[in-house]
Amino acid sequence: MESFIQVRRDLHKIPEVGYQEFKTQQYLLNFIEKLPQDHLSIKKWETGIFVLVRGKGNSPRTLAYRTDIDGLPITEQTGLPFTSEHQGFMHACGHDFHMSIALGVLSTVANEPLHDNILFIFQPAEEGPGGAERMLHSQEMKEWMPDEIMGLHIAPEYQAGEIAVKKGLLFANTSELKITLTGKGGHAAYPHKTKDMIVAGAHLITQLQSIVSRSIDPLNSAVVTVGKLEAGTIGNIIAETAELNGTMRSLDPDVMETLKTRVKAICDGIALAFDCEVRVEFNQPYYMVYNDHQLTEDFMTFAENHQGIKCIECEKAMTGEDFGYFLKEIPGFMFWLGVGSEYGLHHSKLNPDEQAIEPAISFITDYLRSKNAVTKQ
Ligand SMILES: CC(=O)N[C@@H](CCC[C@H](N)C(=O)O)C(=O)O
Repeated sequence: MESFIQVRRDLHKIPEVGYQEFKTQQYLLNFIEKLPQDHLSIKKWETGIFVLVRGKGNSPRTLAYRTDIDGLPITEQTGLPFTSEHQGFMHACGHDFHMSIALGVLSTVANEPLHDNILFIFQPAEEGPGGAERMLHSQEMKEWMPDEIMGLHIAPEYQAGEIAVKKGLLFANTSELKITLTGKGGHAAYPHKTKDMIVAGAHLITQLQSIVSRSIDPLNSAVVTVGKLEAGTIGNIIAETAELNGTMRSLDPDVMETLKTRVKAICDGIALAFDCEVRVEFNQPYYMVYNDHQLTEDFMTFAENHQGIKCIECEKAMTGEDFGYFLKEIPGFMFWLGVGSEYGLHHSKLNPDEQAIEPAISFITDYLRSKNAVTKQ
């Protein structure tokens, strides 16, 4: 089992962003091809992979287990001996954990007599631009369409050995936000001959912060975050353009519409006030993660009775996950896996506890066994 910690460390060294996961895909394929192949079918999909472990039961069902495989554009600052070898990129959302756990479960079930089929989905581009919706509608998935699906996400706020889950809404609806401002550049000493997009951008960001506090019912929830701002080249040149990138979150699709309407209205106001062009784009919406009530309840009952696992009923979160697209069409659930880290998701010092890996592999394998996926002998 120690080896899956090594797998995690190997993958941790090679984080790649969405649809660039070439080394990751090759690593996964090398691992999967060493497993007993007699009941495995493997299909590459873009930089992802589908692996079907075929059951031998009469009219088998297909259960799916999904992991995401991409990293983030963050410079790692953990100082770990197996730190990222890809400068400027890091597995700062735990997808290295997700993959090693998926490989651990796959290697166990590939060696056991199965009743049902188990489809392993190694999905690219969860952090963006989104792989789940495209995979769901792929020819490969249509041929192996599962009856149920499950997935996990690491949770730094819970400890190794803990899982957290809830029925119904778990994660938010999301939409990426890109705003491009175009004015007129020039000499810093002649501002009256220019249209300064740094000043316009600064006003815009401040005004965007009023949307949640003043346009959304306090009894609802929403997020508007600008995570990236690019403008200017040097201190004595007035910036002709500015680009803002962000994300918006809501628990209710109607609230998302209000967010979009208000963003557009504020951008129109900025265009007028600063005599510039403002282009707004809402990209890559992710559908909310909504857990099937019955399957989640059964899973929680299973977890509560599983030695070594503490099951916590959690609150919903403003996290986004394109796993929501799978759940829109296939009954299933996502749960949090505790990995106790002082630093949270998307932080350059995230350091999840590797002691979570082994119990997670055993627990998920046992859950699949409990679903009669594995023939009792
Ligand atoms: C689990 C997690 O952190 N997911 C990401 C994925 C959202 C990507 C999306 N395209 C966006 O940024 O809006 C998250 O940020 O919640």
